[in-house]
Amino acid sequence: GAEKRGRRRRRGGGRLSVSAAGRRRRDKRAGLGALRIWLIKRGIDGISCCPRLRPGPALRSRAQPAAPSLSPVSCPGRAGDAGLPLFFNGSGSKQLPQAVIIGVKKGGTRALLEFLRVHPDVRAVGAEPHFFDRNYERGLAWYRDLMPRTLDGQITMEKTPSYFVTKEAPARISAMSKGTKLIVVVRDPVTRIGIYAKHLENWLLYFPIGQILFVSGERLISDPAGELGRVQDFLGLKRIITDKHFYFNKTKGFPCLKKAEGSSKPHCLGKTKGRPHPEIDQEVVQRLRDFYRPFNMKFYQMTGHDFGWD
Ligand SMILES: Nc1ncnc2c1ncn2[C@@H]1O[C@H](COP(=O)(O)OS(=O)(=O)O)[C@@H](OP(=O)(O)O)[C@H]1O
Repeated sequence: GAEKRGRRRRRGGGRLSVSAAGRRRRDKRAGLGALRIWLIKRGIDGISCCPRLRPGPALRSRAQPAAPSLSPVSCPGRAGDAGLPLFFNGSGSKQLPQAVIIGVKKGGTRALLEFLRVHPDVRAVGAEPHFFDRNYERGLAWYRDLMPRTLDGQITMEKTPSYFVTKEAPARISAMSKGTKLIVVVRDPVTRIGIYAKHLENWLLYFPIGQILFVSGERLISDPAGELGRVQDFLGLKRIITDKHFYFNKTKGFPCLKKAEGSSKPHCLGKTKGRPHPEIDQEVVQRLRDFYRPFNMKFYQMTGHDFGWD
Protein backbone atom coordinates (compact mmCIF):
# COMPACT_ATOMS: atom_id res chain seq x y z
CA GLY A 1 0.00 0.00 0.00
CA ALA A 2 2.70 2.55 1.10
CA GLU A 3 4.86 1.56 -1.86
CA LYS A 4 1.95 2.04 -4.30
CA ARG A 5 1.15 5.44 -2.81
CA GLY A 6 4.80 6.50 -3.24
CA ARG A 7 4.72 5.46 -6.89
CA ARG A 8 1.51 7.38 -7.44
CA ARG A 9 3.04 10.46 -5.84
CA ARG A 10 6.11 10.19 -8.08
CA ARG A 11 4.04 9.76 -11.23
CA GLY A 12 1.99 12.80 -10.30
CA GLY A 13 5.17 14.92 -10.23
CA GLY A 14 5.21 15.33 -6.43
CA ARG A 15 1.47 15.99 -6.22
CA LEU A 16 -1.01 13.30 -5.24
CA SER A 17 -2.82 12.17 -8.37
CA VAL A 18 -6.57 11.82 -7.77
CA SER A 19 -7.77 8.28 -8.43
CA ALA A 20 -11.14 7.62 -10.06
CA ALA A 21 -12.46 6.33 -6.71
CA GLY A 22 -11.24 9.44 -4.93
CA ARG A 23 -12.92 11.60 -7.55
CA ARG A 24 -16.17 9.74 -7.06
CA ARG A 25 -15.95 10.23 -3.27
CA ARG A 26 -15.31 13.96 -3.72
CA ASP A 27 -18.20 14.31 -6.17
CA LYS A 28 -20.52 12.47 -3.75
CA ARG A 29 -19.53 14.84 -0.91
CA ALA A 30 -20.17 17.82 -3.14
CA GLY A 31 -23.56 16.34 -4.07
CA LEU A 32 -24.52 15.89 -0.41
CA GLY A 33 -23.41 19.46 0.29
CA ALA A 34 -25.66 20.75 -2.49
CA LEU A 35 -28.53 18.66 -1.14
CA ARG A 36 -28.00 20.10 2.37
CA ILE A 37 -28.06 23.68 0.98
CA TRP A 38 -31.22 22.88 -0.97
CA LEU A 39 -32.90 21.52 2.19
CA ILE A 40 -31.74 24.35 4.46
CA LYS A 41 -33.13 26.85 1.93
CA ARG A 42 -36.45 25.12 2.34
CA GLY A 43 -36.21 25.14 6.12
CA ILE A 44 -35.59 21.38 6.45
CA ASP A 45 -32.27 20.31 7.86
CA GLY A 46 -33.05 16.77 6.81
CA ILE A 47 -29.51 15.53 6.95
CA SER A 48 -29.32 15.82 10.74
CA CYS A 49 -32.65 14.01 10.99
CA CYS A 50 -32.33 11.02 8.77
CA PRO A 51 -30.70 7.61 9.12
CA ARG A 52 -27.05 7.65 8.24
CA LEU A 53 -24.04 5.43 8.71
CA ARG A 54 -22.37 5.95 12.02
CA PRO A 55 -20.99 3.71 14.76
CA GLY A 56 -23.98 2.51 16.75
CA PRO A 57 -24.22 1.86 20.49
CA ALA A 58 -20.98 0.68 22.06
CA LEU A 59 -22.21 -2.86 22.34
CA ARG A 60 -23.11 -3.35 18.71
CA SER A 61 -19.92 -5.22 17.96
CA ARG A 62 -20.82 -7.86 20.55
CA ALA A 63 -24.38 -8.11 19.37
CA GLN A 64 -24.49 -8.99 15.71
CA PRO A 65 -21.10 -8.87 14.12
CA ALA A 66 -22.68 -9.63 10.74
CA ALA A 67 -23.81 -6.74 8.54
CA PRO A 68 -23.15 -3.16 9.67
CA SER A 69 -26.47 -1.41 9.99
CA LEU A 70 -27.79 2.08 9.66
CA SER A 71 -29.06 3.68 12.80
CA PRO A 72 -31.40 6.63 12.93
CA VAL A 73 -29.86 9.83 14.27
CA SER A 74 -31.89 12.13 16.51
CA CYS A 75 -35.08 11.71 14.53
CA PRO A 76 -38.15 12.80 16.44
CA GLY A 77 -40.63 9.93 16.06
CA ARG A 78 -40.65 7.60 13.13
CA ALA A 79 -39.34 7.91 9.63
CA GLY A 80 -41.67 10.05 7.65
CA ASP A 81 -42.84 12.04 10.70
CA ALA A 82 -40.74 15.04 9.74
CA GLY A 83 -42.63 15.18 6.46
CA LEU A 84 -39.59 14.00 4.55
CA PRO A 85 -39.94 11.80 1.51
CA LEU A 86 -39.49 8.14 2.46
CA PHE A 87 -36.49 7.56 0.20
CA PHE A 88 -34.73 10.14 2.30
CA ASN A 89 -35.36 8.24 5.50
CA GLY A 90 -33.49 5.10 4.45
CA SER A 91 -36.76 3.09 4.23
CA GLY A 92 -38.04 3.51 7.73
CA SER A 93 -36.52 3.23 11.16
CA LYS A 94 -35.86 0.66 13.84
CA GLN A 95 -38.53 0.33 16.50
CA LEU A 96 -38.79 -1.69 19.68
CA PRO A 97 -41.16 -4.61 19.11
CA GLN A 98 -44.85 -3.96 19.60
CA ALA A 99 -45.52 -7.71 19.73
CA VAL A 100 -43.38 -10.54 21.08
CA ILE A 101 -43.76 -14.31 20.82
CA ILE A 102 -42.74 -15.21 24.38
CA GLY A 103 -43.10 -19.00 24.30
CA VAL A 104 -43.22 -21.83 24.72
CA LYS A 105 -40.09 -23.72 23.82
CA LYS A 106 -40.87 -26.40 21.23
CA GLY A 107 -44.40 -25.07 20.92
CA GLY A 108 -44.13 -24.10 17.25
CA THR A 109 -42.79 -20.56 17.71
CA ARG A 110 -40.53 -20.66 14.65
CA ALA A 111 -43.38 -21.83 12.43
CA LEU A 112 -45.60 -19.02 13.71
CA LEU A 113 -42.98 -16.33 13.14
CA GLU A 114 -42.06 -17.61 9.66
CA PHE A 115 -45.72 -17.68 8.69
CA LEU A 116 -46.37 -14.20 10.10
CA ARG A 117 -43.45 -12.75 8.20
CA VAL A 118 -45.33 -13.37 5.00
CA HIS A 119 -47.59 -10.48 6.02
CA PRO A 120 -46.42 -7.22 4.42
CA ASP A 121 -47.09 -5.33 7.66
CA VAL A 122 -44.94 -7.59 9.83
CA ARG A 123 -41.17 -7.24 10.10
CA ALA A 124 -39.30 -9.55 12.44
CA VAL A 125 -35.79 -10.42 13.58
CA GLY A 126 -34.70 -13.82 12.33
CA ALA A 127 -32.55 -14.89 15.29
CA GLU A 128 -33.79 -15.05 18.88
CA PRO A 129 -32.53 -11.89 20.65
CA HIS A 130 -32.85 -13.33 24.21
CA PHE A 131 -32.95 -9.74 25.42
CA PHE A 132 -35.31 -10.11 28.38
CA ASP A 133 -33.54 -13.17 29.74
CA ARG A 134 -29.82 -13.21 28.83
CA ASN A 135 -28.98 -9.79 27.38
CA TYR A 136 -30.98 -7.35 29.46
CA GLU A 137 -27.95 -5.46 30.78
CA ARG A 138 -27.10 -4.46 27.20
CA GLY A 139 -29.96 -1.98 27.26
CA LEU A 140 -32.92 -1.07 25.07
CA ALA A 141 -30.77 0.75 22.49
CA TRP A 142 -28.89 -2.50 21.85
CA TYR A 143 -32.19 -4.36 21.57
CA ARG A 144 -33.73 -1.85 19.18
CA ASP A 145 -30.66 -1.94 17.00
CA LEU A 146 -31.26 -5.66 16.36
CA MET A 147 -34.67 -4.89 14.87
CA PRO A 148 -35.34 -4.57 11.15
CA ARG A 149 -36.40 -1.19 9.80
CA THR A 150 -40.13 -0.59 9.57
CA LEU A 151 -42.35 1.92 7.84
CA ASP A 152 -45.44 3.51 9.35
CA GLY A 153 -48.11 0.89 9.96
CA GLN A 154 -45.69 -2.04 10.07
CA ILE A 155 -45.30 -4.10 13.23
CA THR A 156 -41.90 -5.07 14.62
CA MET A 157 -41.74 -8.54 16.15
CA GLU A 158 -39.34 -11.01 17.68
CA LYS A 159 -39.59 -14.46 19.21
CA THR A 160 -37.65 -15.87 22.14
CA PRO A 161 -39.56 -18.82 23.61
CA SER A 162 -37.59 -18.90 26.87
CA TYR A 163 -39.18 -15.59 27.99
CA PHE A 164 -42.32 -17.44 29.10
CA VAL A 165 -40.45 -19.24 31.90
CA THR A 166 -38.17 -16.30 32.82
CA LYS A 167 -39.21 -14.82 36.16
CA GLU A 168 -37.98 -11.29 35.32
CA ALA A 169 -39.36 -11.16 31.76
CA PRO A 170 -42.90 -9.88 32.51
CA ALA A 171 -41.65 -6.86 34.53
CA ARG A 172 -38.97 -6.12 31.94
CA ILE A 173 -41.30 -6.25 28.94
CA SER A 174 -43.85 -4.15 30.81
CA ALA A 175 -41.11 -1.59 31.59
CA MET A 176 -40.34 -1.38 27.84
CA SER A 177 -44.03 -0.86 27.05
CA LYS A 178 -47.15 -1.78 28.96
CA GLY A 179 -48.92 -2.09 25.63
CA THR A 180 -46.69 -4.86 24.23
CA LYS A 181 -48.82 -7.62 22.73
CA LEU A 182 -47.74 -11.08 23.84
CA ILE A 183 -48.20 -14.36 21.99
CA VAL A 184 -47.73 -17.81 23.50
CA VAL A 185 -47.81 -20.94 21.38
CA VAL A 186 -48.81 -23.80 23.65
CA ARG A 187 -48.74 -27.49 22.96
CA ASP A 188 -49.94 -30.57 24.86
CA PRO A 189 -47.69 -30.69 27.94
CA VAL A 190 -47.52 -34.46 27.63
CA THR A 191 -45.58 -33.90 24.40
CA ARG A 192 -43.32 -31.10 25.56
CA ILE A 193 -43.56 -31.07 29.39
CA GLY A 194 -44.36 -27.95 31.40
CA ILE A 195 -46.99 -26.45 33.69
CA TYR A 196 -48.36 -23.43 31.82
CA ALA A 197 -50.69 -22.17 34.57
CA LYS A 198 -47.79 -21.69 36.97
CA HIS A 199 -45.80 -19.46 34.62
CA LEU A 200 -48.85 -17.62 33.32
CA GLU A 201 -49.50 -16.34 36.86
CA ASN A 202 -46.25 -14.33 36.68
CA TRP A 203 -47.37 -12.66 33.45
CA LEU A 204 -50.77 -11.78 34.80
CA LEU A 205 -49.13 -9.67 37.50
CA TYR A 206 -48.06 -7.28 34.72
CA PHE A 207 -50.38 -7.83 31.75
CA PRO A 208 -54.15 -8.21 31.41
CA ILE A 209 -55.16 -11.56 29.97
CA GLY A 210 -56.61 -9.83 26.90
CA GLN A 211 -53.14 -8.68 25.95
CA ILE A 212 -51.89 -12.26 25.67
CA LEU A 213 -52.87 -14.48 22.76
CA PHE A 214 -52.62 -18.24 23.17
CA VAL A 215 -52.02 -20.10 19.94
CA SER A 216 -52.63 -23.83 19.79
CA GLY A 217 -49.46 -25.61 18.69
CA GLU A 218 -51.57 -28.53 17.48
CA ARG A 219 -53.87 -26.35 15.37
CA LEU A 220 -50.90 -24.47 13.99
CA ILE A 221 -50.03 -27.81 12.34
CA SER A 222 -53.55 -29.04 11.47
CA ASP A 223 -54.99 -25.65 10.40
CA PRO A 224 -52.24 -23.04 10.07
CA ALA A 225 -54.45 -20.55 8.22
CA GLY A 226 -57.11 -20.74 10.96
CA GLU A 227 -54.59 -19.99 13.73
CA LEU A 228 -52.94 -17.28 11.63
CA GLY A 229 -56.38 -15.68 11.22
CA ARG A 230 -56.67 -15.34 15.02
CA VAL A 231 -53.13 -13.97 15.27
CA GLN A 232 -53.71 -11.37 12.55
CA ASP A 233 -56.91 -10.21 14.28
CA PHE A 234 -55.11 -9.96 17.62
CA LEU A 235 -52.34 -7.88 16.06
CA GLY A 236 -54.86 -5.62 14.35
CA LEU A 237 -53.65 -6.71 10.92
CA LYS A 238 -55.67 -7.20 7.80
CA ARG A 239 -56.27 -10.94 7.22
CA ILE A 240 -53.84 -11.43 4.39
CA ILE A 241 -52.35 -14.80 5.31
CA THR A 242 -54.92 -17.43 4.33
CA ASP A 243 -55.21 -21.06 3.13
CA LYS A 244 -53.71 -19.98 -0.17
CA HIS A 245 -50.32 -19.48 1.46
CA PHE A 246 -49.90 -23.06 2.69
CA TYR A 247 -49.54 -26.55 1.32
CA PHE A 248 -49.06 -29.80 3.16
CA ASN A 249 -45.66 -31.32 2.44
CA LYS A 250 -46.08 -35.09 2.68
CA THR A 251 -42.36 -35.79 3.01
CA LYS A 252 -41.96 -33.30 5.84
CA GLY A 253 -45.33 -34.23 7.36
CA PHE A 254 -46.03 -30.56 8.11
CA PRO A 255 -47.61 -27.53 6.48
CA CYS A 256 -45.12 -25.42 4.54
CA LEU A 257 -45.29 -22.05 2.83
CA LYS A 258 -45.95 -21.92 -0.90
CA LYS A 259 -43.74 -18.84 -0.99
CA ALA A 260 -41.47 -17.72 1.83
CA GLU A 261 -41.04 -14.03 2.69
CA GLY A 262 -39.11 -12.28 -0.06
CA SER A 263 -38.95 -15.41 -2.24
CA SER A 264 -41.03 -17.16 -4.86
CA LYS A 265 -40.00 -20.65 -3.76
CA PRO A 266 -41.85 -23.07 -1.46
CA HIS A 267 -40.42 -23.16 2.03
CA CYS A 268 -40.58 -25.74 4.82
CA LEU A 269 -38.89 -25.30 8.20
CA GLY A 270 -35.50 -26.94 8.67
CA LYS A 271 -34.57 -30.39 9.95
CA THR A 272 -34.63 -29.37 13.61
CA LYS A 273 -38.34 -28.58 13.34
CA GLY A 274 -40.66 -31.55 13.18
CA ARG A 275 -38.23 -34.20 14.46
CA PRO A 276 -39.31 -37.82 14.79
CA HIS A 277 -40.55 -38.43 18.33
CA PRO A 278 -39.79 -41.66 20.24
CA GLU A 279 -42.53 -44.18 21.01
CA ILE A 280 -43.61 -43.79 24.63
CA ASP A 281 -45.19 -46.61 26.61
CA GLN A 282 -48.98 -46.01 26.77
CA GLU A 283 -48.96 -46.49 30.52
CA VAL A 284 -46.41 -43.68 30.91
CA VAL A 285 -48.44 -41.44 28.59
CA GLN A 286 -51.54 -42.13 30.72
CA ARG A 287 -49.71 -41.23 33.92
CA LEU A 288 -48.48 -38.00 32.36
CA ARG A 289 -52.04 -37.21 31.26
CA ASP A 290 -53.33 -37.75 34.77
CA PHE A 291 -50.54 -35.64 36.23
CA TYR A 292 -51.14 -32.67 33.91
CA ARG A 293 -54.96 -32.76 33.92
CA PRO A 294 -55.54 -30.46 36.93
CA PHE A 295 -52.92 -27.99 35.70
CA ASN A 296 -54.45 -28.03 32.23
CA MET A 297 -57.93 -27.38 33.69
CA LYS A 298 -56.55 -24.40 35.57
CA PHE A 299 -54.89 -23.13 32.40
CA TYR A 300 -58.12 -23.49 30.37
CA GLN A 301 -59.92 -21.57 33.10
CA MET A 302 -57.35 -18.79 33.18
CA THR A 303 -57.27 -18.37 29.40
CA GLY A 304 -60.93 -19.12 28.72
CA HIS A 305 -59.80 -21.54 26.04
CA ASP A 306 -60.03 -25.35 25.99
CA PHE A 307 -57.02 -26.69 24.14
CA GLY A 308 -58.39 -30.24 24.08
CA TRP A 309 -55.41 -32.01 25.56
CA ASP A 310 -57.48 -34.33 27.74
N1 LIG B 1 -45.02 -26.14 9.88
C1 LIG B 1 -44.19 -26.70 10.75
N2 LIG B 1 -43.03 -27.27 10.34
C2 LIG B 1 -42.21 -27.85 11.22
N3 LIG B 1 -42.43 -27.90 12.56
C3 LIG B 1 -43.57 -27.34 13.01
C4 LIG B 1 -44.48 -26.71 12.13
N4 LIG B 1 -45.51 -26.24 12.88
C5 LIG B 1 -45.26 -26.55 14.13
N5 LIG B 1 -44.08 -27.22 14.24
C6 LIG B 1 -43.53 -27.70 15.49
O1 LIG B 1 -42.60 -26.73 15.96
C7 LIG B 1 -41.81 -27.42 16.92
C8 LIG B 1 -40.58 -26.58 17.25
O2 LIG B 1 -41.03 -25.51 18.04
P1 LIG B 1 -40.25 -24.16 18.21
O3 LIG B 1 -39.94 -23.58 16.89
O4 LIG B 1 -41.03 -23.34 19.15
O5 LIG B 1 -38.90 -24.69 18.89
S1 LIG B 1 -37.79 -23.86 19.65
O6 LIG B 1 -38.17 -23.79 21.07
O7 LIG B 1 -37.66 -22.56 19.01
O8 LIG B 1 -36.56 -24.67 19.50
C9 LIG B 1 -41.53 -28.75 16.28
O9 LIG B 1 -41.33 -29.66 17.31
P2 LIG B 1 -40.74 -31.12 17.12
O10 LIG B 1 -41.78 -31.89 16.40
O11 LIG B 1 -40.55 -31.63 18.52
O12 LIG B 1 -39.47 -31.00 16.35
C10 LIG B 1 -42.77 -29.01 15.42
O13 LIG B 1 -43.60 -30.01 15.94
